[in-house]
Amino acid sequence: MSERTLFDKVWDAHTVKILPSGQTQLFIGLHLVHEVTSPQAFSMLRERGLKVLFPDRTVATVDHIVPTENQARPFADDLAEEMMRAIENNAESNDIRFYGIGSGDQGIVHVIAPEQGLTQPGMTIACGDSHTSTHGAFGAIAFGIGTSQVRDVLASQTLALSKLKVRRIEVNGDLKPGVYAKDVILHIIRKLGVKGGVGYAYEYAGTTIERMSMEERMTICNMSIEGGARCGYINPDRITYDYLKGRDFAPKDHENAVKWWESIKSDPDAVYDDVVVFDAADIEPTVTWGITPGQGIGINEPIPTLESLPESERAIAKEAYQYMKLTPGSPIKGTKVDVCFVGSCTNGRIDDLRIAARVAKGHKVAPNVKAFIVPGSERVKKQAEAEGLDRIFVESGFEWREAGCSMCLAMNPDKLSGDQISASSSNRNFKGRQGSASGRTLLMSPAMVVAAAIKGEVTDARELG
Ligand SMILES: CC(C)[C@H](C(=O)O)[C@@H](O)C(=O)O
Ligand code: SF4
Repeated sequence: MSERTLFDKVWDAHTVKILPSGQTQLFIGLHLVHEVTSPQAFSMLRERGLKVLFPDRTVATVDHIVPTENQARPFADDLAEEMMRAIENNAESNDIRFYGIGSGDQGIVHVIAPEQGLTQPGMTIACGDSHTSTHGAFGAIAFGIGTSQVRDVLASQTLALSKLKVRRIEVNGDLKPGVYAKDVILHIIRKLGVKGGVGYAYEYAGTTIERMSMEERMTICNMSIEGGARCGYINPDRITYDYLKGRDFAPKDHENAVKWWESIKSDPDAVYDDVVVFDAADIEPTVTWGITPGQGIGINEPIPTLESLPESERAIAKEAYQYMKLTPGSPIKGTKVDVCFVGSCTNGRIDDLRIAARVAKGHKVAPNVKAFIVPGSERVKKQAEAEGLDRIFVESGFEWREAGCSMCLAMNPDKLSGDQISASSSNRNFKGRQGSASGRTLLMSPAMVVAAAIKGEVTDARELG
């Protein structure tokens, strides 16, 4: 067989058996665990007298509830403290490697696994978290799962899953200056819709993607789930292998590993269920105006009017106009912002912070804007400080915080209040997402978030000077 996709090859290599239901029992190479979706799963395991089957394939950290300012224990929030204790105890009693606060390796689960070389091509990865699709950037098949599936993986290292169709999404050509991976994925989701990927794995390809760094590829794959796809991946190549070489958990015999990694790439004549092609030149710095990640527009476009939208998008647009209190037909540029947040598993890596610092340098955050930068992991924080990025941020008036999910979903003290508007480098703009029932989120790239912080309003970062 020479016409298989990476998805087919990895799926077949991990198939234990076909279940009577028709689903596949799939072996999971790496199970990532965080504090929010694991406590109940561990309890269910205990109730049945079971232990974690493969502790060596299980790695735990804390990210969602971690305060990014005052990390003293016990946490001020009792529920957060309880979750923290639960994961500490569960990790210890099951011999699971656990990266706690101050370990030097703690951080957002989707940031730490790649940076330690745990995420590798050809793997199956699962985590009780929807943005597990991030790991597909390495040519892994990575699924977000629910708590009962977390239990299943802890107990059996397998999952019952239905096979997906594969859509190849090609992006070709040069991106315009000031257009980043975040803009590419916001553009793709805008065009294909937030449900367009249901039933699919997304394979991202084309010259634009091939030229991207691992960090940019992670930004793309991270948001596959926001486009409805169950997972997203990019075929591994020299950029992937170079990134992995020498990392803590990467194979010691690099050359041999590369041979295996090369063999799992999609065949040149692989057959896809669907193919979509985009031209990089059509992509603008993109900002969301609504309440789904698909409601994005180029920085110089007006907020769409109802009449300009296809029938199928009108109901959600009406809901968005009402919630966002923005005027259809008026420009998004110039929209006043209250809070600016750079961070999250989409855009909280070292490259993102380098870009943010480059834009911030020599400027000051506008009065009345609260702006803060949250590194995705303790390692990212350390690296940023070694490069002096923290000083650039602080001199410009940004707060420099500890690692965690922070205001991406505000299960910690970082929250919007009232109907504040945030410019955010995260991945979800759902109603109430950032901690206030009427808080409003505009998704954009880190460069655009920093530009918004400086001007106090949505700005084209390229015009900042
Ligand atoms: C808390 C967790 C289960 C959730 C997820 O699954 O994605 C969170 O990470 C999010 O981004 O909404
Ligand atoms: S950073 Fe945001 S999207 Fe990522 S895991 Fe944390 S809460 Fe979820």
